[in-house]
Amino acid sequence: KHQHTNIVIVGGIGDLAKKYLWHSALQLYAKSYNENNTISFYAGARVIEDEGNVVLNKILDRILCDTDDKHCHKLRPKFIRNSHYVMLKKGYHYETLCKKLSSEYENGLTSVRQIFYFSIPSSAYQSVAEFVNEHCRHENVTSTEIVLEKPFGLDKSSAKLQVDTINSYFSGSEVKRVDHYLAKSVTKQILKFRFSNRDRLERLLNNKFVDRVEIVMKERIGVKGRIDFYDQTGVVRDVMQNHLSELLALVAMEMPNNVSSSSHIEKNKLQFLKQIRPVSSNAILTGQYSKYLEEAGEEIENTSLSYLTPTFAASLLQVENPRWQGVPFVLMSGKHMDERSSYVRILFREHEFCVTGCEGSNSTFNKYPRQLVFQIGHGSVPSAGILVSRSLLSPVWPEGVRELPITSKDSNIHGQSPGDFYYAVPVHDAPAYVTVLHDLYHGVKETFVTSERVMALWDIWDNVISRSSPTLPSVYKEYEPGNLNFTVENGHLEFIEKVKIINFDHREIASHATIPNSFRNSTLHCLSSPKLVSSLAQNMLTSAEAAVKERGVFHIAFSGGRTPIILFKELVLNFPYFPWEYSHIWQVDERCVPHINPASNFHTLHEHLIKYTRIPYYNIHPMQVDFAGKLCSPASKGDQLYEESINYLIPDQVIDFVLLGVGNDGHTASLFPHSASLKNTKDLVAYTKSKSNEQMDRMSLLLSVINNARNIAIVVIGKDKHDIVHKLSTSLLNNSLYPITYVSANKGNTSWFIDMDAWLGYTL
Ligand SMILES: O=C1O[C@H](COP(=O)(O)O)[C@@H](O)[C@H](O)[C@H]1O
Repeated sequence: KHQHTNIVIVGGIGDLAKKYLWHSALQLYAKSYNENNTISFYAGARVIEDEGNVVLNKILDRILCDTDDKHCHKLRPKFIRNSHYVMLKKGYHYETLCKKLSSEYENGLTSVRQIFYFSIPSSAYQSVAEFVNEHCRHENVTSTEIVLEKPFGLDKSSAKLQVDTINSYFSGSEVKRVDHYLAKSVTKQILKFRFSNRDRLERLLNNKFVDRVEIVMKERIGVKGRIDFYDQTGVVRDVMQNHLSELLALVAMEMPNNVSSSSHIEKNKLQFLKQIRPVSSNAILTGQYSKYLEEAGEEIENTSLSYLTPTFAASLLQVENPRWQGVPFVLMSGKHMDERSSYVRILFREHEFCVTGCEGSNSTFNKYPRQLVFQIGHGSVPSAGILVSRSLLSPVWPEGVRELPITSKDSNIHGQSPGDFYYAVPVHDAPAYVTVLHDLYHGVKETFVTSERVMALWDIWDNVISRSSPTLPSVYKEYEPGNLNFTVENGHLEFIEKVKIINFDHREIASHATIPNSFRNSTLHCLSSPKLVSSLAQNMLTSAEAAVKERGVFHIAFSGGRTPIILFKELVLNFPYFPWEYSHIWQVDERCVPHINPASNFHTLHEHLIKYTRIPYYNIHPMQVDFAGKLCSPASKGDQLYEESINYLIPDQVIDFVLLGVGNDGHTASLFPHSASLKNTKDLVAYTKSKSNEQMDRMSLLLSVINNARNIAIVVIGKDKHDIVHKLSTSLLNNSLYPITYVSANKGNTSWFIDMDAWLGYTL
């Protein structure tokens, strides 16, 4: 039966696509296209067709076949004819494309498979997943898959949100998460090598014989040009939580019964990852190359996060199982290092004692270290491969590799002379992304990361990437980071040299100096919390006086929670002439509890503000959530009554001042992530729920009235809010993961009041 596959690269004219994906697409076409298996490619992006076509044609012009690959040369023109640009911005663009794709083949004669490769920022995953799910699941499409690139979240909680969001549209088998290190040709040989040598090697791979394992990725390049992205990740999130930890699992997990079965591999990997102890803060060292801050200053407006971004990290991982207990696994990665090299190096203990014949050149004694190295990329060997100390064992090479003599210019490879090693390289050394596309098309599952694995990997690292207790990176000199040498003792890592840490005072001054005036396209006030609260109170007074002067009345809606309490105190103590007698107090939201309950927002408002002010009681508008003990019962229509009061007293529905907060999960008012109320444009007030699948437990103003306000002030205070501030700094408008992204005054002013702790993630 004929199978046709449509591969849609969303973000198909962006960086990753330009650098790797189109080249890999051509290789895939050359290897896998035939009359019964046809493929078309689409580059989707937000620019109009004319512009997109020009860029795509330039990209396609530049991608070439290997000189001696005749078959590829022959198919290249056809590949280009089958690659198209398409504008993908709104839901209807997906609808049009997918209608066309599904109607091209007659039902029954051809099975139509579609793959959407998300080569876009992860903040856009949700909306694109929603469009694909809604518009692209046509009857005669036999399978729909989506492909995601990292970051798979920035920490455990954001990863969980990403996984849950994607799972709400696609099943596990429809989602492929790329870790290109799993597609490297030597990585692919790790389990095969262990299997071919299982009789001799497996009995050595344990705490009796292994001294330590080093998993290293050193790079010459820095991150100039992409500091904006790198400030959000740093080296731990960028490569250690994923690439290096995956390599660790491959070398140290229990051998699967069947090394070709992806389900066996996955089972053992997961089991192993769960046995790794979470990295503790004394088991990690971080560094930053000396030009980083200068580069950051040139590229981005707000460098307050840049001070904390590690471009180097070394960490100690410990495995809690009888096989590996006590063996140090040292993971290390850095930018602007002395060399480009990535490898897994297993060093064995000196456990043999020589009595006679120890000195001859053929003697295997005294040839230390004994080691097994999987050289994943570069380094001083001619090409990536497997190195085995001759004194360790004479290896049985698996089918996919061939033995070679080492012809290295270096006289020292991993501390030994080249002649001390057996050396073999993969027969097919395809670039990682060529393998990614190949494995995607041919359904090779183990190249991709399951959602369970994403979460298990975060369990190891979540602890040490928190910005709320940051470790200050040490400064190192580019290309000669000698001052980063460290010791590993009793579970601790320590630099040998006492290295210079970024100067704290300097940081304080610089971070003040670099705070921008705007946040999410609105005014930003960023000060220490007492000053911030005082400036917010002043801002409220100014708008109250203007309202009273112009209209004789001031309507203000307060949100609940703990944050407003310090504002209430400020108003009571330092603003005695606030025009309360002309003010109406409304609630932004309320919990479904009686007003006498301390959890009630009205209770807080009353106890900390109302009882100290001379406000006429008929100007106070508590949300009615309690009708004779029935809390938020839909029959009582408390939401509609509140809406009627607003309409009666504010006919144009324009509240003068709406004070909002932001929860750690991005909620605002009582509008929680993914709430259906975010899309309710017809009502002003509604019952809502704080947890999906549970009962209505809140009442809330809706966006229709919030965004209609004359002034909206969003207050964020405390270092525990730093993570959400950080996420919001890059999140797009109307991202239902973070309801606050829906807030923006239609005609009025929106201002953010963020205190320094929340901005920086630590207290100065
Ligand atoms: O995933 C990443 O990997 C690259 C290095 O990849 P390699 O295949 O050249 O070893 C790294 O530069 C980048 O920061 C990171 O996101």
